[in-house]
Amino acid sequence: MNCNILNVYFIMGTINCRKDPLETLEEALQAGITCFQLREKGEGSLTGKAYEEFARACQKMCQAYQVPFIVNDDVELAFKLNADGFHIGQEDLALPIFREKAKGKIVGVSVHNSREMEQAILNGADYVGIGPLYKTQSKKDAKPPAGLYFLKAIRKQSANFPIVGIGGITEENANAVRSSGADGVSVISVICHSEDIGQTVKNLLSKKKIN
Ligand SMILES: C=C1C=NC(C(F)(F)F)=NC1=N
Ligand SMILES: [Mg+2]
Repeated sequence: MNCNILNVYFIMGTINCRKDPLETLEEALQAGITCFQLREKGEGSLTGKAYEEFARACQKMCQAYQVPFIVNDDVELAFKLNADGFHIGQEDLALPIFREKAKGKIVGVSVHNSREMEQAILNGADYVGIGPLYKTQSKKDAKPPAGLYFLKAIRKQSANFPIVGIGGITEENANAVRSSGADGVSVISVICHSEDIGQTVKNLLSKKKIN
């Protein structure tokens, strides 16, 4: 997996959006997000057929922009839609079962400590999400902010493994996240609540020329 896809990794569910979610996604794709994760979770989220239809609509849009379409938690749906990949947390189904079946899919895992990091790499994850780095408004059961310390420690432990930071990341702190060792930043609110999504994504994209 090319770690450049982690540069600006937009994560969204219908409840995160203030306007039409597909309009938000389209603007973000036009502005150049490098990866998208559908995270349909929390009070008032879509379920059943409506959820699947919405997922298909997001997937179609990502395909038009050749941006990877990742499904959070719902591995079954990821396979049903033949999504580009899925993202699971420690509490989700054990990855080893899927490693075989997940051939060719991008598999992401949330990690919060070095033991979970080692386990994720052993189980064959393609990237890990580290956070919450700062106070997040998007995840109700988030752990306390880990700050950049943990990100730096994990980067020391795994020099070249694809890592994306998550949790309260904004245009102001995105570069600090990168210089602490992340290959990219994943964001929900800063894009979903932006008055000018195009400008926000541009401000989030890595300034470094990607060689
Ligand atoms: C809880 C999460 C943690 N990290 C990530 C990602 F940024 F994709 F790695 N996604 C999640 N849904
Ligand atoms: Mg999860």
